[in-house]
Amino acid sequence: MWSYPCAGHENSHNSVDEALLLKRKSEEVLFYLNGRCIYLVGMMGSGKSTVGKIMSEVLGYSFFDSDKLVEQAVGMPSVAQIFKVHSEAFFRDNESSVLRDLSSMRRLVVATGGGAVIRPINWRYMKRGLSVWLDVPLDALARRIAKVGTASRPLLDQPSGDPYAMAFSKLSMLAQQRGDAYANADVRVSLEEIACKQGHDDVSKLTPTDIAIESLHKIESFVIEHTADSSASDAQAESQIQRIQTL
Ligand SMILES: Nc1ncnc2c1ncn2[C@@H]1O[C@H](COP(=O)(O)OP(=O)(O)OP(=O)(O)O)[C@@H](O)[C@H]1O
Ligand SMILES: O=C(O)C1=C[C@@H](O)[C@@H](O)[C@H](O)C1
Ligand SMILES: [Mg+2]
Repeated sequence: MWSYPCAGHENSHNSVDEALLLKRKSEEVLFYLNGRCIYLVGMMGSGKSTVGKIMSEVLGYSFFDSDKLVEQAVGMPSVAQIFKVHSEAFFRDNESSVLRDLSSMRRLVVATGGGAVIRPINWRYMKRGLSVWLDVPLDALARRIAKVGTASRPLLDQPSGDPYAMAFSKLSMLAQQRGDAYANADVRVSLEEIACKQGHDDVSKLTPTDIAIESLHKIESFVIEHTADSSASDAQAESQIQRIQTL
């Protein structure tokens, strides 16, 4: 069982109605967001779709799942089929087109595909809004994925073997290949940190609402810090994009 050395025990949400806390936080964040889109990035199973839907509802934003938009654009029922009939490269090209189209819109929460972070051009699109990395320990990801199966996730799909062990080993390989790509996000939401703050020894105790609240909190801090001088923050974003493009 995963555990994290942790000193703080806030249990901050225990006595407060989570839904109320979420609502309050979203009202504060809306003021600072000014219609900017939110892009959730993270490994497969990190909760982008689950947490993204909660955030969009509470912010009054529209929710889009970029994998679903690629399926619609290509006219196929699943990402798995697109990989099989075409190729991963074909899927990635369509994923970039979808992100480009979304980037001209406002008031969206977008759950991106787990691999969207690997193409620098996608960061140019996502940097038009705010990006949030849901950083979830690999063993928790593998547990979640083993529970629902890997059929819909072609990079993890295995015909045989223990589902947890297979998912864990494939996710570890992908995480290694992707290196720091997720860390290009404006904000990192670490489940280990939230668990630690709440006095839990396991990230599986965290609800999607806990994670949505922390995401909004981190977005608010980021926006407050970066809107003090908006011309400086535009320049900062541009230099970050240039750096990503040279990697
Ligand atoms: N906080 C959580 N605790 C436990 N299970 C969760 C949590 N968040 C999401 N899940 C479950 O984990 C699985 C993956 O979540 P979700 O589909 O939201 O991830 P994702 O990041 O969108 O994955 P993908 O990149 O493959 O689309 C789902 O079965 C979901 O119900
Ligand atoms: O991590 C990845 O590379 C992927 C994640 C999924 O969301 C899909 O976009 C696809 O299965 C590839
Ligand atoms: Mg998803």
